Amino acid sequence: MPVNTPLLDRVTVPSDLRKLPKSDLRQLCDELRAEVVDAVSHTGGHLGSGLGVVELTTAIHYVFNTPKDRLIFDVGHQCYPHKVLTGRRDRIRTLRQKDGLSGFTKRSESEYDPFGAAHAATSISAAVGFAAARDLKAEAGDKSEEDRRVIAVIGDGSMSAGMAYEAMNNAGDRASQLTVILNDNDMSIAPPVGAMSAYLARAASSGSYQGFRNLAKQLTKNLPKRVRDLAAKAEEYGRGMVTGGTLFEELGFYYVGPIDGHNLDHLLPVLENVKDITDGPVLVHVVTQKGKGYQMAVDKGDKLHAVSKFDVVSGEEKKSVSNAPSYTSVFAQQLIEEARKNERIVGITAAMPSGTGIDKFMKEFPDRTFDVGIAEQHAVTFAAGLAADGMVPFAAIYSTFLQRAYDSVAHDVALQNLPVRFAMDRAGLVGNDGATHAGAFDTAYLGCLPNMVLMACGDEAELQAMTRTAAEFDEHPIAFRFPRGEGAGVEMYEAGKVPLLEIGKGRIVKEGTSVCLLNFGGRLSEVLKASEILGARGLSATVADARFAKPLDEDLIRRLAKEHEVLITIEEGSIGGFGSFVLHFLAREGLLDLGQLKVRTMHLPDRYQDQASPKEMYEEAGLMAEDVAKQALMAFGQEPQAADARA
Ligand SMILES: Cc1ncc(C[n+]2csc(CCOP(=O)(O)OP(=O)(O)O)c2C)c(N)n1
Ligand SMILES: CC(=O)[C@@H](O)[C@H](O)COP(=O)(O)O
Ligand SMILES: [Mg+2]
Repeated sequence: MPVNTPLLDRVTVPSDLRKLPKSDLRQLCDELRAEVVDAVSHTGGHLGSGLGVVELTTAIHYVFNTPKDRLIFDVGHQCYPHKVLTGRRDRIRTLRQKDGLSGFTKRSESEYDPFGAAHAATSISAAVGFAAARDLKAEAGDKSEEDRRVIAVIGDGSMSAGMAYEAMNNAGDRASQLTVILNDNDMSIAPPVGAMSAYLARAASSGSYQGFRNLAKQLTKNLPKRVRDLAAKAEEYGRGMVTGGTLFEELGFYYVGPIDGHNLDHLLPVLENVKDITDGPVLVHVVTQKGKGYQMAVDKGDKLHAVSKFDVVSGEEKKSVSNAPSYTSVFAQQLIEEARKNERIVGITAAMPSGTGIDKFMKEFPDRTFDVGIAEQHAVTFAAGLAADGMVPFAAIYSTFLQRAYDSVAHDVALQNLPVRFAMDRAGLVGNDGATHAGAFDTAYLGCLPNMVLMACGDEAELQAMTRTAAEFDEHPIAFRFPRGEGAGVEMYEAGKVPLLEIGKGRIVKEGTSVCLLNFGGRLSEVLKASEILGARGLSATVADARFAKPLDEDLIRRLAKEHEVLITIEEGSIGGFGSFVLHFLAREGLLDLGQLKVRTMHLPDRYQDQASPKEMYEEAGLMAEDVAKQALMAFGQEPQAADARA
């Protein structure tokens, strides 16, 4: 049902917005909120966070001169209202779809997106960079930008990430304009955790927030005159502001807040006043409600952080149904089985309890579960400490987010050979979250580390076995990767009958003679289909599942190389991964010298792939059954035929 938005229809870009009288902005926000709900009901995506910043986004674009003023969102999942107001309303129903709008801010998409996002806690660092660029250019005589303002919008959950403090520590030391808006909705994906969350909750709920009297007194001593004048005016708003932000003030910020992030009568004067503070950074603490204005979101535990397409009236999501269990649920269940046998097993998540399945583990083992917030570096070195003292830590971190902790993995875990277990969900292409969330690089970035053991499961039964193997393996750090979404629909092992894998040993899934398809990870079902296509063309294909990228099963690969004319490696990972390791081995063994073996490596393309469905992305990557079959046929000098494409 089309949304009736007479005011919003008059706004294409923020300069249109700024022509409206302030008295129209309340209605504008109501229309904007309705548009976001309707759009996401068609596309799916991140709903709750965007609904929580409708007023804030509108006020920022109304007060600041975007795009000249640089507005940088943290994570960027809350940017849908921003995209509607910045010339992208006509495409908002292509959000997260193939060839559509990204679900996050993206430089190449709009001049109103000066910095891309998706991984948390980058906004303040980037904002400090923009502010320093402005200042340096002005000092060098280019005054054209010296009145440009820089604004970062960061959530309370993202404020649990260490990088935010690195940035504030630096910002607080600079006499330069920078406005950091802390969007405090008292939610991460799950309820927020940690001391920082408690601190913000105290500031937002302290008595003086409800009262008001002490604003003038509290602000007088801390803020420039301009904001003090605000204090005098704020009386009429009847809503408290308190300088509860001692932490931020100690870091060199002026602190204003907390203020009601849905009340334009508060937001507008505060932003109008702080925007001209140029002798140091300002942190404006706004309190909002995640999911605001859509009751189904407000009522839901996760505030509809991420939704599938849904019916606006009923709120019912239209989720695809699958008979196979999700890889996440298989991992979680097996970890629980292992933890029942071994009380030293602990589960660790970095603010992703539901996404990693650790929430299920937490239900049975609350005392052995740690949600450390959006703090992957800490999560990994924390796990290293646990392992160093005899515990069995499972750090369940998405492949893409583990990138944030790479030095912790290399320096604290691998170099010290500590038996941390890394359960890397979302390995490979993830679909609608696009390039920022692709779990493309972990095989490369882990496989190069001495001491590291690295596995990838070909199906959900293999994931059961890898989880058990990781639980019982203490000699080295061990990582196993598995795809986002449902398994291949294979038969699972019964509880208690899950096999232990022999470290460094792969398996033959299907015997053949001419060509060997050597799989590592989640492409196995496609590789098996490819072997059928080749069979129909008279080519007998062996399908081998490597299971381990490190250590490689050298005996198996040596045999495969000697018994086949063509060897093709297939992986859901970047260049520099499994295929590279196999090539290194073959070269070192002299198995390429004879000139009898043709080798092809199939991996993700060496570029970033924009969002689409997982299938569309793998088709674009050339990692479907037809692609594998084509590689084999061409290696034999045969041309693929239309008949080779599966129905
Ligand atoms: C480095 C990193 N780890 C984990 C995530 C997954 N993630 C996306 S949004 C989010 C919660 C963010 O909370 P907050 O900043 O408060 O934003 P809100 O959703 O409340 O608006 C998390 C953990 C991420 N994007 N980046
Ligand atoms: C915005 C963000 O980073 C997370 O919400 C992420 O999109 C979750 O990914 P999954 O949907 O794969 O759990
Ligand atoms: Mg939040």
